[in-house]
Amino acid sequence: MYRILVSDSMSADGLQPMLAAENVEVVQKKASEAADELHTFHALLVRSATKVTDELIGKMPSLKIIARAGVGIDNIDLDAATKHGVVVINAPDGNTISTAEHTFAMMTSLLRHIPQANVSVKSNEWNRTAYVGTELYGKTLGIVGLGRIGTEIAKRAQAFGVNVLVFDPFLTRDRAAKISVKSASLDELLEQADIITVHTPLTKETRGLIGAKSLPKTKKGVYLLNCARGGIIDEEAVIPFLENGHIAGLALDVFEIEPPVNHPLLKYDNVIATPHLGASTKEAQLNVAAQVAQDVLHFLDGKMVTTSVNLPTLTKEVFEKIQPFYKLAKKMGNVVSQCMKEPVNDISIKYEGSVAELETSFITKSLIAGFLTPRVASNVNEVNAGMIAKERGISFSEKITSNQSGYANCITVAIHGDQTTFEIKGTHIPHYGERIVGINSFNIDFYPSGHLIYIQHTDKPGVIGRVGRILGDHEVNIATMQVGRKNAGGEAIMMLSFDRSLDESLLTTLSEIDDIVSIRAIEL
Ligand SMILES: NC(=O)C1=CN([C@@H]2O[C@H](COP(=O)(O)OP(=O)(O)OC[C@H]3O[C@@H](n4cnc5c(N)ncnc54)[C@H](O)[C@@H]3O)[C@@H](O)[C@H]2O)C=CC1
Ligand SMILES: O=C(O)C(=O)COP(=O)(O)O
Repeated sequence: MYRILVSDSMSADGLQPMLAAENVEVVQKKASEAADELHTFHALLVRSATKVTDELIGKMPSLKIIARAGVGIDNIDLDAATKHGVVVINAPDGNTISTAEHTFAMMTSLLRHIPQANVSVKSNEWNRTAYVGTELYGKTLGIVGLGRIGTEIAKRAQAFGVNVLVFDPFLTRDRAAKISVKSASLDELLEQADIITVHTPLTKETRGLIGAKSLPKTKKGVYLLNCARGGIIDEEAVIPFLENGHIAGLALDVFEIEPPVNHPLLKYDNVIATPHLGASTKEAQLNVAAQVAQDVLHFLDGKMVTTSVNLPTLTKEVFEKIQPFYKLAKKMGNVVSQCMKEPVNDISIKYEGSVAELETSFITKSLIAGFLTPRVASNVNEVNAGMIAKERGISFSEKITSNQSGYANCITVAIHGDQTTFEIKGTHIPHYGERIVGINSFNIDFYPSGHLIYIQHTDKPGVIGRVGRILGDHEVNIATMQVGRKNAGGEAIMMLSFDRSLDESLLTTLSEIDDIVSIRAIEL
């Protein structure tokens, strides 16, 4: 008999298969109210309200699976779950339409002052002049993040006669063309959009993306919406722009801290808010509950789950053999993703030597997971990497070749983007570790770990010295430095590692050195 704790409110119809299943007992109550029986549960189902902390997981020694009936797993300590050997699954697309529709409802409400007018009429007022609105038709909507939800919003906006401009650094030209949207830089979007809506995950790149630096670039009278995650629009930075009338209206479904108690933004008439309702429809809740209920039952029955965010699907023995290579491959993917800031269409992987005899499909998925991790909202791992790459129009292939590299094992990856192709070569040397031994036909040899910078430059006297001097002047200690070149005086590269990450301003200073072509920070 398996015991399942459903800790947040979920659709009873969606949970029906689970409620009806034999060998399963479902308890519906808050985890905080089930203290004395936590140790008895094998599965935990949550939405965003229950905080699944290391401490909670620690109190649930029988737990095998945590299911998030929704997309964002910010409320689940994924590392803790993985550490405890607990599989985490989610329902990534069941609430897409609902969230897109809610965003649209917020957009029309914002432009037509519907929430304010509703309150006014209910207060026995009939003030038609105070609530003159703005049409959507003919306006430019800037969508930041064209994933599942962003795409659905673009489609709806087009039906309203709205021009759609998209900023998503990971959007390929093919995909943009398929959805008939215009791809733009962030600055172009800020300058041209009448309305800006954000649909990215909350990451270190997206936190405060719409904030003190970007707001002055927006049009006077801009409307802003955040139905993704609190913090993508900087809650403090918008205040002066609301005060001086630069922002005509702001709609928030999410907050940095939820619920937002006595939040300063709530006092503005032109700020409208909902209590994280994006996914709160009967349909979305049915979808997500049914999806996780089915998956949990499958999993408890010993079958594969389709949407795991942390589950490797190999036997322990096979997993141990491929472990060094999957770790290397994940880092290789991650290095390229950070070096190559452009949309990517295809990833081709070549295996040589001893690695070619292993389960390369898993290593390939690791590499793709490493590549996608800096670019997508959901957690990507070996289980879901292929599916997510496909969704994003990225094809991938692997090839086993005879040993041409001279290394006992070698993984070579060519990543084809809209503008360039990036090639990287890695090997694993027993008792020595993972090494990157080639980048774009340059021979190099470095350990892919920690805080790195990758510099492309011209092989001229003094370039390396100037880099060293600037770093020294800023009291930055170079831990390791590798250089590679093809011909004397030609193209060259440097890979430097540090004990801490470098700030943006220092990277800009370095990039201004003559003969430096490009510079990329890599965090592993
Ligand atoms: N309000 C609510 O109730 C709900 C909120 N959400 C949230 O909505 C957001 C979007 O969800 P999905 O569309 O399902 O995710 P998704 O993973 O399908 O799309 C995210 C998109 O953001 C893009 N992106 C990543 N970093 C970026 C950056 N620095 N700049 C611009 N674009 C970037 C990615 O390329 C991707 O296309 C997530 O934060 C999710 O948690 C999701 C469902 C309900
Ligand atoms: O799915 C998501 O990411 C959401 O934000 C929805 O959250 P909820 O399930 O409504 O608590």
